[in-house]
Amino acid sequence: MEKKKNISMAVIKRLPKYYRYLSDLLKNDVDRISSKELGEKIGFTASQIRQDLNCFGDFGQQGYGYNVRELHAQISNILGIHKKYKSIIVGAGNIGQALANYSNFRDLGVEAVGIFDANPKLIGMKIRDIEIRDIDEFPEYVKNNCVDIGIICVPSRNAQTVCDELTACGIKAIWNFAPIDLTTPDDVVVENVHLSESLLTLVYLANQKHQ
Ligand SMILES: NC(=O)c1ccc[n+]([C@@H]2O[C@H](COP(=O)([O-])OP(=O)(O)OC[C@H]3O[C@@H](n4cnc5c(N)ncnc54)[C@H](O)[C@@H]3O)[C@@H](O)[C@H]2O)c1
Repeated sequence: MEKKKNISMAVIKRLPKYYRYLSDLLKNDVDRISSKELGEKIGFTASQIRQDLNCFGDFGQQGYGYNVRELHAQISNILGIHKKYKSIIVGAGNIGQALANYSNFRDLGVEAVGIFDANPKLIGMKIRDIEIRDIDEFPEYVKNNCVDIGIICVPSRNAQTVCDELTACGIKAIWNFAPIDLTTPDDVVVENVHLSESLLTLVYLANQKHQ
């Protein structure tokens, strides 16, 4: 597929949602769906859906709608789920262990292959089949194992240092759970999961609705 440039971040952020809904449709043996029906399920307008998908190619057919299997495959391709990615988790505390225990990321092509921590009490412990290793071992590990993604699950005060170490080893994608903004080289992408910001949004909305 031709690589599209200048796709807005808003469209890119909606793609995982399309992927999730289309996966559900596939599981339920739905063969085709119109943009109107898909919009009603997802909560977007039909024209929003057509506009979004048109950024990547001509998927729908007038009067037929979308072929669910084809669209699912195309969106998987656009997202890059057809490839496999190796990730390492740095910080084997609450979040790090929870992520390592969650097997479904593997279905998205992302496999946690290593977990690292600075606490000697944790080193050697196993989470699923992955042994927690000493943080000092990770540069060598990354070099030998072609790691694509670094997952940061350390306290905020150490997150930038860990990020610098990960990028120095050549890792170009960071999934950051620490509630700070990281500084990275231009060729590195960062996706933040700031749970407290999401919670504060909920608190705000709950207050708006019930005050
Ligand atoms: N647990 C949650 O629900 C939650 C929610 C929101 C955000 N977060 C954020 O996620 C991050 C991790 O949270 P947690 O609850 O898992 O913390 P935690 O204290 O349970 O675990 C952090 C782990 O990181 C390790 N660590 C610290 N510095 C390190 C370093 N330089 N190299 C390698 N390992 C190091 C510690 O030994 C510890 O095992 C924090 O930044 C936290 O603010 C956590």
